[in-house]
This record gives sequence, structure tokens and C-alpha cells, in this order.
Amino acid sequence: MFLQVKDINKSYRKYGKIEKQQVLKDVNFTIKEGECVGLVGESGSGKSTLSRLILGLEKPDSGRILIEDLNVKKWIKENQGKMSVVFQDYTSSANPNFTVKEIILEPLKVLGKKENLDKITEDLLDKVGLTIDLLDRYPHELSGGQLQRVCIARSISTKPKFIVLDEAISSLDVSIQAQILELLKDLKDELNITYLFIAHDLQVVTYLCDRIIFLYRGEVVENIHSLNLAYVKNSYAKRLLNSVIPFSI
Ligand SMILES: Nc1ncnc2c1ncn2[C@@H]1O[C@H](COP(=O)(O)OP(=O)(O)OP(=O)(O)O)[C@@H](O)[C@H]1O
Repeated sequence: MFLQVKDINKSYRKYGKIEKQQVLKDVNFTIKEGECVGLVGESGSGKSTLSRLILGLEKPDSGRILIEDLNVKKWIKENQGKMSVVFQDYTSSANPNFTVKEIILEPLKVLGKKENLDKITEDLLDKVGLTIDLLDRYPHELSGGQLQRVCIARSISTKPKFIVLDEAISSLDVSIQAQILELLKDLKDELNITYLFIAHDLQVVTYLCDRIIFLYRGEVVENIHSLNLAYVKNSYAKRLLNSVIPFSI
């Protein structure tokens, strides 16, 4: 198994109060290598908290997160550059003072890579469907869709095994969303990347993902293969599905 999320609990102290709010409750799921898993849930259900734990940015109160049988922090340390993340807010995740070329090469420079950087940048731009005339532009000189493609190029620059996409296409126009989805699908097939795709838009998730996990108030209420969506049992998941898919279940 590639990723194992085991009995995760996480709570935060309520602002200005002593008592805590439990944000994740006994969360369990696994992701196989090369699989694309969608995590859906309404606002506040704990999706971003879970992604921060998986990225090793925060610790759970209890439970374990393992990647290839190693504790997530240890795995990240031993596999530098092999986990990437693409956030929703591409405008703030790209340094406004960096050119496209500098943004794309940032993770490789951190890893100390110095050779063939021009060729690597050009290949990455080509992979995400952008042309090399954009290389010297700054973020404010790009459209939202172009800048998110640059962020995706950056996320695959280190040849990651695993990418967490946290609402990565949510703030783009629908037509650009479709293009980026196609791009993510092609990259997944070409590079055998494992994806955790976090989104509140179920339609987008069903298009891209092999399996879908429904999170409701911090609990996994359904974990189901995309082809079996018509058989969901949980009432929240059913409601969400009925609101986007034109068949009744
Ligand atoms: N650092 C923190 N300190 C205190 N409370 C937090 C913190 N981070 C998240 N929370 C709370 O945890 C709950 C879950 O938040 P989280 O951001 O994980 O949800 P989400 O499903 O990603 O929501 P959205 O779709 O709106 O981004 C919310 O009630 C939020 O206020």
C-alpha cells in the first residue's frame, strides 16, 4: 500500500476558549500506488486539515500516517522532492518576484540540481501545454489558467511519486478547469503519479478519480470506487451525488 491513514484524530482549541473542537475523528483509508483518490466534503469538514497532516506539516493527536510503510515525516526526509502539493490559491503560491522559469525550477534548485535546467524547463512547459515565450514573464503577466499550469509544472519538476491537489482547480473558469483536468489525467497516465485530489466539486472528482472518499464533519462516511457511485449508502453522500448527477439513486 502506498499511503495508509490509520485511526487519525485531530482537534484544535476553539479561538479564545479552553475547550477543543474535534476536526477529524477516527479517519482511516489507504491509497494504492498510481491510484487517484478524491476527497470530498462540505466546507469545514476537515479536508485541508487532513491534507496538512498527510503533507507532514502538522501532527495528529492520535493515529498514524504511513507512506510506503514509513512515518510520513521520515518518508519525506528520505524521499526529497517525491511529494508535491498544488494549492487552490495559485496567485499566492507563486512568488510574484519570480519569473515563470524561476518558479518552475525552484524545487530543483532546493535539491541542488544545476545541470540541463534550460532543457528541463522547456520540457516541463511543454508537458503542461505552455509555450517557451512565457519563460521570462512574471505571475501578474499570466492568466489564472496559465499560472496554475506553471504551478503544476513546478509540482512535477522533481518527478514526484505523490501529489496532493488541494482544491487545485476550484478557482478557475469551468473551461480552464476542463483543460487542467485533462492535463492532470495525462500526467497521471504518463508518470504513474499517485494523487490525492481534494475538492468540494463532486463532478470534477468523479471525472478524474478512481475512488472517492466522502468526509462529513470530520468522519469518513463513504469510501467507494467511482464506478460504484450509484450504490452509496450514506445519506450525506447520496445528497451530494443527487445534487450533481442527473440520475436518481
Ligand atoms: N489551525 C486551526 N486552528 C483552529 N481551528 C482550525 C484550524 N484549522 C482548521 N480549523 C477548523 O477545523 C475545521 C475544519 O477546517 P478545514 O480547513 O480542515 O476544512 P475544509 O473541509 O478544508 O474546509 P474548506 O472546504 O472550507 O477549505 C474548521 O471548523 C476550522 O475552523
